[in-house]
Amino acid sequence: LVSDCLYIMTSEFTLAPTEKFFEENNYFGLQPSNIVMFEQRMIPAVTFDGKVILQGKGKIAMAPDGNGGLYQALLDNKVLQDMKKRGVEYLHVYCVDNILVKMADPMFIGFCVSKGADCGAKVVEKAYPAEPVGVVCRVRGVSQVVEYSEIKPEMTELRGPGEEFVYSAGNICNHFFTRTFLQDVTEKFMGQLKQHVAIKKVPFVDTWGNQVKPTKPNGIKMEKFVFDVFRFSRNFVAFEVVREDEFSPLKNADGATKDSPITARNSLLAQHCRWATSAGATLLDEHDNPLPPSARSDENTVQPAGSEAHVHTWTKLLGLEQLLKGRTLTTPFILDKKRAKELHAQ
Ligand SMILES: CC(=O)N[C@H]1[C@@H](OP(=O)(O)O)O[C@H](CO)[C@@H](O)[C@@H]1O
Repeated sequence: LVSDCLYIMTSEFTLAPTEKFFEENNYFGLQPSNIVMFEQRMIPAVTFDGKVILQGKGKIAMAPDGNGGLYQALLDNKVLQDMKKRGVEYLHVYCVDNILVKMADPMFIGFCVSKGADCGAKVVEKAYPAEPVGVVCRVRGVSQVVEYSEIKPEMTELRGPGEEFVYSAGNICNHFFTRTFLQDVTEKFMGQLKQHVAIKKVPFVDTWGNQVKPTKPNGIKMEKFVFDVFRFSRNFVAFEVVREDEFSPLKNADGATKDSPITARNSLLAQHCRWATSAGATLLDEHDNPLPPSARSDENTVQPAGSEAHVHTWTKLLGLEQLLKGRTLTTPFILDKKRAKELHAQ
């Protein structure tokens, strides 16, 4: 049973803008009553010697408690009760900064359910040793993620007999949980979730009351990590996916060479071109010339094994073949509901 229920955890800063964005976009076609937004907690930021930081006169600098604040927020907002009432048993939890995320991906959920897992993670092969992704691995037999900020650099460099990375399973912050596992976490394991240290620049007021924007890190934000519950799982599974189809993170502003709004848009566009081509369409540029292969693929990437089959499966799932097979389309081509109706009628 697939439910189109969307639970969105925001911070104090992002709740109102997120609500507004959904309202303005007509809830993207979902029932507003099926979208539940709730806030995570905020905790004080502290100096390196543990003192609270004043952000303004009489105002303590606060920061969200990390994506692992999810579990406390589920409790605070009675979200698990809501899920139970709606009959939601399986969850796909993901971080919002990956444009290629496949929400409630039936293949991932199906894989986890068929393995009887209570907890799972999608991974991609790490691209280079210092890539800022956590690695899914076992530490003394226990499945977990070791975060990029906490792994020793020499461990990231380790290679196996075929020159492959030993710690190669990059976490893309796409997790599967059963509702009962989350129930267990909130009832039994919350107290065991570690605090991690993030060293950050925290704006403050100095002793003379001047507002200071530090240029180098001056404080510590304590964060919990969403994947820290993996170690409580009784049956954890990892599901490797093709990076090009599933992971294009947005971490930097435009102008950066990677993981920016531009690279995210290009990744999505390239994916849609691959889907259309696989559905049997011929794509033309604005001068009616065939679209060059580079437009259909992220720069410098070799098509990894399994990619074609994956693209084909999604093309089928989305019903693109019926709409696009044998058609010649001039790009940019926007396939919305109205266009789909027209194509169906032709
Ligand atoms: C605590 C947490 O979830 N960290 C995640 C998360 O990192 P951030 O740099 O915090 O966005 O997203 C990465 C993938 O984009 C993943 O590799 C990493 O493990």
